Amino acid sequence: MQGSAQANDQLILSDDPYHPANHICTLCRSFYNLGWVTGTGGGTSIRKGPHVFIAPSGVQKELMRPENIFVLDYATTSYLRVPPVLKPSACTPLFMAAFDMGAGCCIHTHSQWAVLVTLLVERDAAQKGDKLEDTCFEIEKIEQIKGIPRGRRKQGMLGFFDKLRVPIIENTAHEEDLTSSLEAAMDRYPDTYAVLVRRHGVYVWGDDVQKAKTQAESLDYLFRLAVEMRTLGLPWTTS
Ligand SMILES: CSCCC(=O)C(=O)COP(=O)(O)O
Ligand SMILES: [Zn+2]
Repeated sequence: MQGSAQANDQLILSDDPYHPANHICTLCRSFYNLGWVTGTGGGTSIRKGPHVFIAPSGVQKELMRPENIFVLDYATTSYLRVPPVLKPSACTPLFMAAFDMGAGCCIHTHSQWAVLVTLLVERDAAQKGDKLEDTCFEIEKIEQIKGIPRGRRKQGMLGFFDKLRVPIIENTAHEEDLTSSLEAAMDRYPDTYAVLVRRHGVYVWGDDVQKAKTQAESLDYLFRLAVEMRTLGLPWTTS
């Protein structure tokens, strides 16, 4: 992908590898290698101070360059930098919902483990005759649960004996139409840092980039483990 000269380039040009415009590109390259953002799906957004940094829509996320990054003024939601030709990610309103919860970074993956977990929960609900609304992925007594914070309103991380719950919302034809159900899930589960999207993937956010990444990695580990536990006939919870 070629970069091009653009007004407000000072917002995205930096030698600092942790500048959000550089960091989004590095993260997306490593997420591509995890199978999280292949085929242009998924992405990452960072909020730093007054600015929100957003990737373009429909591009190969592992090939992005800092010049391709959009910059939004968080307070007014107006674009301060718009790379020519490109459109901002369709995930933008969902990332903004996470920033409204106080997040500093939001990661959206199309991980197959996340998708499979939503399918297993869907089948469990059908077998029990339960409605799909308000379904959650639940798991307990796995060490990696300690990689997830107790909640926005609470101190510290979940413990080994705590049950991790990740709400699941139904997919829509267009990514941006997920926003209201994502916000409703955030209201219903005020301590969650992630929402699964059935047959689609997961949104994970954190107070900063490092925390969002740790949480996304811990959750993906748990989703994969859960799928493999199911194939071995092992239960995710005991209660
Ligand atoms: C094959 S990807 C379909 C769109 C999607 O689910 C996604 O996460 C990517 O959206 P973007 O607009 O950032 O390309
Ligand atoms: Zn998506």
